[in-house]
Amino acid sequence: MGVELGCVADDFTGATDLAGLLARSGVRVSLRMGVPDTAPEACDLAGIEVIALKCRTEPVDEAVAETCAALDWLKRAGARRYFWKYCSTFDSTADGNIGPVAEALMADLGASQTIYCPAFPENGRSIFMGNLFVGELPLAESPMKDHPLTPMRDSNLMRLLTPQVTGAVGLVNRLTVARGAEALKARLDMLAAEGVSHVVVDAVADADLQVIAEACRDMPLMTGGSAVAMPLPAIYLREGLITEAAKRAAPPQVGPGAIVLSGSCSAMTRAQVAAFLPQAAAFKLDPLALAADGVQLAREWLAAQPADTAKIVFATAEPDEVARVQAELGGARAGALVEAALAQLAVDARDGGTRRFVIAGGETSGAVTKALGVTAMEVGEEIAPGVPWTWCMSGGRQIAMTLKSGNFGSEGFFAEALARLKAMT
Ligand SMILES: Nc1ncnc2c1ncn2[C@@H]1O[C@H](COP(=O)(O)OP(=O)(O)O)[C@@H](O)[C@H]1O
Ligand SMILES: O=C(O)[C@@H](O)C(=O)COP(=O)(O)O
Repeated sequence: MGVELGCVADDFTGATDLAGLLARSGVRVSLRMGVPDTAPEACDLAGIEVIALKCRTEPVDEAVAETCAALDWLKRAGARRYFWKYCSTFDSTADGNIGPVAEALMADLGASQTIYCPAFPENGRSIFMGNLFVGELPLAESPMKDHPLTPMRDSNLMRLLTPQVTGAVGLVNRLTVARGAEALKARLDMLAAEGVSHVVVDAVADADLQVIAEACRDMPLMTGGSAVAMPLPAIYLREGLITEAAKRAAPPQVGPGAIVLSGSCSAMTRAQVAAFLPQAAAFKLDPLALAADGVQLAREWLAAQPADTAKIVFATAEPDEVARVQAELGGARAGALVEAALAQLAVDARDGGTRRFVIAGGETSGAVTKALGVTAMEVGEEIAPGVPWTWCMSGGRQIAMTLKSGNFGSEGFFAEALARLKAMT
């Protein structure tokens, strides 16, 4: 029936989050890591295609080039409309890729207006009067203010977006959204007539996202977190645009060994690492030691662990520790050292027989998944909202992997993820 929705995600945890939420509808969702080498004509296409990129913290021109290449692939696949997925905490660097990428995609698609809606009520992200909240805290007062690569120091989405785009930025607030899809559409049309092409849309609950999806479903491009895309498949199903049901892939039979690799320093990941330490053999990576001596010590530690035990390697650290490291190495170098080390350890673990991987952190997940040479993932059961198990091939081996966004999951996530997988296989 063709590709109804083509999605591009700016990081890998974001892509599994989006694919997992879209797959809740029961339609077939295909998740590809990076722009595929294979032409779309030669691929088995699904009604919903998701391409994962690692471009959240790249320089703007590289992020734009990569997302446009992904768009080009999706256009050749015949996608009828598109979705640009970024973080529910609107993570962007000072230079900011969210707006420039949206503008480039709009130009390519001839779209005169798009919406921005990172709300994800199930995970506590809501938008009111254009301000993003994490739980009860404004974004800039939440732990996201201390993110190692994308510290968020403003909660107002219009103020964050305005310097990132050339077009005018506006808002449709919750009072309008609460009046339903027709009222929202009318307000978007009014803003379009005033020349406003970038519209932040408030949403505090799933019902708001339903209204937004109904009102904006015919836009050539929508942008946001995963949750605003979640109602779209049901709309397509209702209208007969997609009929193909997903054949949920059975979890692979994989060996018992498991590894958690954590490069996220979010408050939730810090709690999750602390909760898992008593249950696994553990190695803490120190970025300063990595800069001085490389990853060899960690590799030797890993090689000495029996393949069939649970282990964790983490660089996860408190904000003051991260700040100390960054003062010495710079944020980008510290991040790159940790990512490269965790990527190498993932490959070592796989080569040593480990087949179950739990990765914490978006950038971290991108680095690990790329190093493992994973090009596509089957989306399995969600462990927590936005965090599914996935099944994929790496170096000719079948592995199970879950990519956990820094902020997602509850404290017991790592043990819970492994227990769920064990119960499935
Ligand atoms: N101890 C540390 N010091 C400095 N940077 C770190 C440290 N530990 C991890 N990092 C880096 O912080 C970044 C965390 O980003 P990411 O993996 O996307 O996590 P999240 O999902 O929480 O955003 C990564 O680039 C990682 O390499
Ligand atoms: O929307 C979200 O919050 C996630 O899907 C996401 O993008 C995760 O990014 P990280 O927090 O960097 O893992």
